[in-house]
Amino acid sequence: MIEVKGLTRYYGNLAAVRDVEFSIPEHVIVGFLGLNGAGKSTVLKMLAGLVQPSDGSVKLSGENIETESEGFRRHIGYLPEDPPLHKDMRVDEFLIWCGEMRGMSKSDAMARLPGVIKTCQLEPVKERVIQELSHGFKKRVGIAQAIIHKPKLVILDEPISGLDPVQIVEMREVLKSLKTECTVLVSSHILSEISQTCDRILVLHQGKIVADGTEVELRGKMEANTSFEVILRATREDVDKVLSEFAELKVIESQVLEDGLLRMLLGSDQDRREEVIKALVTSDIGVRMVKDAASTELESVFLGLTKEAA
Ligand SMILES: Nc1ncnc2c1ncn2[C@@H]1O[C@H](COP(=O)(O)OP(=O)(O)OP(=O)(O)O)[C@@H](O)[C@H]1O
Repeated sequence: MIEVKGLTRYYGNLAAVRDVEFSIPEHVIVGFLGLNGAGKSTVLKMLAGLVQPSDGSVKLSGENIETESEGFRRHIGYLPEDPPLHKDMRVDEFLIWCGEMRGMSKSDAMARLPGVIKTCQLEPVKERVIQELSHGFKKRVGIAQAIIHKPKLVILDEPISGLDPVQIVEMREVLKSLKTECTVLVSSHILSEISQTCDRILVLHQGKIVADGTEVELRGKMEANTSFEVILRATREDVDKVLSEFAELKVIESQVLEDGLLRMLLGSDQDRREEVIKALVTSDIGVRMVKDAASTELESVFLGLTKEAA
């Protein structure tokens, strides 16, 4: 449905997005995950036709974004991080106006409105002036303006940011219901915000895709690497001497704790945990704790994936 190849964007000398490739079929909701500055907004703006790629192509149902720019945009709905709302308009008036701006007749936009109000759970505020609404409702009006013209692809940049826990639950329901009518791409820098909503997650780090899969597959990728955390009574230098015997072992994280102990997150393609611990103990290094990284939180999985790729 959407096919992205070799997508690259430079800002001066900075490669904000490098050689990004993915494709998404119809009626799937995909999460676009990355730390601040990873390049998410830049990719989303290129998909929305608002930023010109330095290289690469984007095709929607086989049509190229560059050659079919006008037609292409009619098939895209876009919510930027700050929703573009006319705050002095009523919700219903604003949405009909947005429909007309994207080429719908007023009567078509009016006919479409009740469905959009229902999908975005805006019934209680549909006749209210936008500036009087809570942050959560404003975000939902932002989604409603992105779908009023029945786009094939909806791109939502950080729709969950700044919402309170109740609004997050309501927003997840809104996002899930969107995929019945279109394909959805939603960005976030917090994995747990989108992991429950998305069918698939693309992890972006320093402008490149470093992982692509379901939440279970992303966890599996980490577990296959048998990452484990150790707390040691030793200096980093002493530990490095021991670890030099294990060429494939990567130090994912290393930190000296307040009490002088050394905490390390180690990863390897093969399971060498027992041999590593034995070698540490034999070298008189005190091993205070060994913990399987598989038991760590999902956020650590994400951090591990991005650190490994760094
Ligand atoms: N218009 C611009 N001019 C110059 N550099 C830019 C511009 N827009 C983005 N960048 C840089 O490109 C990189 C990627 O930015 P981008 O906004 O795409 O990341 P992001 O993942 O969306 O981050 P955030 O979640 O903080 O918005 C950053 O280093 C940013 O400073």
